[in-house]
Amino acid sequence: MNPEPLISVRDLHQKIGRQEILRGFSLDIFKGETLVLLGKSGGGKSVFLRHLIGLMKPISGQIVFEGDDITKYNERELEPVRRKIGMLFQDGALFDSMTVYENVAFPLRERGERNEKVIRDKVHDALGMVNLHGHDQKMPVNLSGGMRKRVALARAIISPPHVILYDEPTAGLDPIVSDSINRLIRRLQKQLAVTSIVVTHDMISCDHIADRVALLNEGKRYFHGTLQELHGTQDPVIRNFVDGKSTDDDDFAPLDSPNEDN
Ligand SMILES: Nc1ncnc2c1ncn2[C@@H]1O[C@H](COP(=O)(O)OP(=O)(O)OP(=O)(O)O)[C@@H](O)[C@H]1O
Repeated sequence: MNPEPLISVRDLHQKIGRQEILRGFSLDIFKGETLVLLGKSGGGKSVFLRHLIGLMKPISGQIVFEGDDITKYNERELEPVRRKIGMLFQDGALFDSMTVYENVAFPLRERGERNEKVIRDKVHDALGMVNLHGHDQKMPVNLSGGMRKRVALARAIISPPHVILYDEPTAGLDPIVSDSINRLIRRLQKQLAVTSIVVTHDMISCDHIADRVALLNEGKRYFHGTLQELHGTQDPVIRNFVDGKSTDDDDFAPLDSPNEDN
């Protein structure tokens, strides 16, 4: 018998303007697993992540997190939920005017921690976990793309989260740096016993880190299974995605931001 899911997404619907982004998306995520979420560019994966931290409310549907439907929560009720979730944004979202140390310490100070020794020890531990000892006084502008991601990750785990959300953690990184980020995702899963949800287009990364994979297609869960099941299927939609093939529809898909004024 399956254990209770840590997060249960039930029949989520969302629209932006007239565009239906999620059309009854459902997904169970279990404690301690790394779930990789695949899907076409512009398909709604980042929008879905924003629902998980309460930055967007669905039109209908539920997100049950540790037994409670968080879609009904107000900002105050969401605060303790957000503390349990570390988010690695696509661009890292570091504060460029702050040192690495201050970036990583930021969530602690935000939550009212004033004891400098506690802050120093936690920042030290978090930077150690992402192999960034000795870089704490650098400014983000002086870091490589991979290092920026690792700083953002240190900030996301400064108070050990129950869940880490990764939005395209290897995008824009070379294969070697991507590999180090993949290893880090795996290592954190083990060290922190954390549940991870990773949005990516990177199939190498997916094969490296996934315990389970879901494919979001046309607003719905098209596939949910193990890597073995993903690679074993002959379903053409999944195969095109896994093998990186475009379809005629993709060639003629409307551009994201058509310049209608011209
Ligand atoms: N704030 C917003 N305002 C208007 N449209 C938005 C907004 N955020 C997302 N969208 C639209 O919602 C759709 C889904 O976007 P989303 O970023 O979730 O896709 P994605 O699957 O994460 O894509 P990618 O893999 O390219 O990052 C897109 O068509 C996007 O243009």
